Amino acid sequence: MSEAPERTRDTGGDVRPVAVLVGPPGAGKTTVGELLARRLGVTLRDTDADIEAALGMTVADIFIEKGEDAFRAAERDAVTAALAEHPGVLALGGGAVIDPGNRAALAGHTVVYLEVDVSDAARRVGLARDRPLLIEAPRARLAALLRERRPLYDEVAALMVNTSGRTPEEVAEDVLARISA
Ligand SMILES: Nc1ncnc2c1ncn2[C@@H]1O[C@H](COP(=O)(O)OP(=O)(O)O)[C@@H](O)[C@H]1O
Ligand SMILES: O=C(O)C1=C[C@@H](OP(=O)(O)O)[C@@H](O)[C@H](O)C1
Ligand SMILES: [Mg+2]
Repeated sequence: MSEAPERTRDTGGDVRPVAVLVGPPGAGKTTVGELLARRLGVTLRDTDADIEAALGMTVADIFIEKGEDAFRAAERDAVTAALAEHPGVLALGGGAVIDPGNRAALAGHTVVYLEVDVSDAARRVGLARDRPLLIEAPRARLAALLRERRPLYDEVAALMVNTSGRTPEEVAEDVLARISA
């Protein structure tokens, strides 16, 4: 008998992501997600891109024109849909874990928390203007985000991978080894 297609292997027919990446802005979810997906021969889905496609606006413009609550509502829909539909690697936005419903929906998934320290996160996000929460006092905001959200990332994570001082390639290799173990 031929092997079952990859998307249904070990899941009783359910479609579920092979890995879901969570962590603060600058942890490298999008970058590592792309590398990991390539190594696994699957695609990356990123909820920020899904939200931008759904609303036809950039994340920054959604925050400015519609407000954070509207962004979080769209994010809830994007997380729910992606968890149910996407068989590859899924990268969430850093704030997706704030919503209790999203945290509950992540139960049972292979959720990987990409950890990063404040210095590395600040260096990585730099002066980019595409993260509306980090436009003012980015280092202080990042420090607060990391402190406030760490328990939430811990709550949903099945695995933790440190990214500080490591290249995206090294992180992707580590994630691959850990999810394959
Ligand atoms: N391990 C890493 N080392 C150095 N730079 C990184 C690393 N991971 C990501 N970056 C860089 O940091 C920035 C933010 O990465 P990104 O993948 O968008 O993070 P996230 O999606 O977690 O916010 C990008 O410019 C990316 O190239
Ligand atoms: O941490 C947050 O609240 C956010 C993180 C961003 O995604 P990344 O974590 O991929 O930068 C994006 O969803 C939005 O700017 C809000
Ligand atoms: Mg991202």
